[in-house]
Amino acid sequence: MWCRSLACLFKVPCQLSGSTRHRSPWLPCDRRTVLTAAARWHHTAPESLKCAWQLHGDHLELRYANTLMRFDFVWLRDHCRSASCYNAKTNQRSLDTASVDLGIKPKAVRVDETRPDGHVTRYGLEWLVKNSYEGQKQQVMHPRILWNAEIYRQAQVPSVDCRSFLETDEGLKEFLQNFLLYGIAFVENVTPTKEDTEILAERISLIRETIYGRMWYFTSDFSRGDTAYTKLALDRHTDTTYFQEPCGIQVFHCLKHEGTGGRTLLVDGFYAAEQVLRQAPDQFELLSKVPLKHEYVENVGDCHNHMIGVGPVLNVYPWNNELYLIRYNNYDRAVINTVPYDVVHRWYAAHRTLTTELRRPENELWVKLKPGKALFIDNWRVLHGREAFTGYRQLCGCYLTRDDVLNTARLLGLQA
Ligand SMILES: C[N+](C)(C)CCCC[C@H](N)C(=O)O
Ligand SMILES: O=C(O)CCC(=O)C(=O)O
Ligand SMILES: [Fe+2]
Repeated sequence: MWCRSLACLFKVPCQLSGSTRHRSPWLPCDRRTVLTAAARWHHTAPESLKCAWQLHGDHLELRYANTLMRFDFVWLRDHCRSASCYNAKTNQRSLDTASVDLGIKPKAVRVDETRPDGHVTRYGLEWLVKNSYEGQKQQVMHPRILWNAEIYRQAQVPSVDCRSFLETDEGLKEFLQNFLLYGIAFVENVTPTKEDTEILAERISLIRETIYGRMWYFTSDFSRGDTAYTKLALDRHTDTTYFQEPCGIQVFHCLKHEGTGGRTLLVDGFYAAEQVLRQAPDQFELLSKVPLKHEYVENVGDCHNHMIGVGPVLNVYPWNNELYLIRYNNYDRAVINTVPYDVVHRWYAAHRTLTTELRRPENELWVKLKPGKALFIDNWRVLHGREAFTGYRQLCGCYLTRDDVLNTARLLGLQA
């Protein structure tokens, strides 16, 4: 197999973080074309491999694998993967980027065809496509299946058995794959105790300790100054919107319920947001741009807390507009004082459009949590709510750090 790479020769010798100076070496190759800076397309032979490049005054244009990419010269220098610039053992940059002349230009550019021999290549063409802005724009960071109740039911996503989840990589991987795709996943046959729920949580992540404790356990005793600690219904929302970084995952395990009602409501926030994007892209944009505060003010018993988190309702990656976080909690939304009046009015209209989508009955998934069945919710995507209830109801759970859930998933080979 032939592996092609792009080599740039920079005039300026590269300055290492130490004091050694070196000139970027050319890669060994037999068929090569060295070109000095000229703004015309250069094609590699044979034509079928479809690689062409053009050196402009301030960037390099490269066409490869049906992608037209533009590279800044400092970027190219900064991403040099030679042994002196990049430590392949630690996957860390050794080059001191601040030592690169911002006016740097390659003296020459060429495409090499070399056999992969374990030698570090300069910029593999595949690497460039994957890591270029243009290449990233075409990809999603997090593959997902957006759902309404019908789509979710049709998919017949299985719950994973507790033993398989705890004791096998396959069980864990299946669970995480479901979780990443749908933003919710269930584990069944769990012993209904707080301790057993904790063991589940620790299998996939680190428990995120918050003002509610590490593992929490609650009934409708109003031991805390929040509606969650009552028997009242709770409309769909995400939790901890008043943290600068809302908790990534919420785990719920109902340990007991002697009474009626109390079903859990789940709504895919990204599905609803997607409908807003289709109907009214300007409203989607407003929801992703206008910063808002959410606030938690508590003064009940010995609990005194005042939390404030700032951020838009919809959070998207700017390069591909992909949603990664929805912050939606009308109970905890603070006074709006971050937006002028005319924008506020348009924001309310956009918020209404999103709320209408979130409230469509066909988007609502209702489940009754039972002892033994633990539910994991992606709190950055799926909203939860609860029906009012009667009787004694005990719910335990915790929050998890998102980075660590994704870490576990990636280590199992999943794209997360
Ligand atoms: C889950 N647990 C009962 C511990 C906390 C509930 C937090 C409630 C808060 N209004 C929020 O939505 O963030
Ligand atoms: O009681 C419930 O089912 C959930 C309440 C709630 O929204 C929460 O604890 O975050
Ligand atoms: Fe909640």
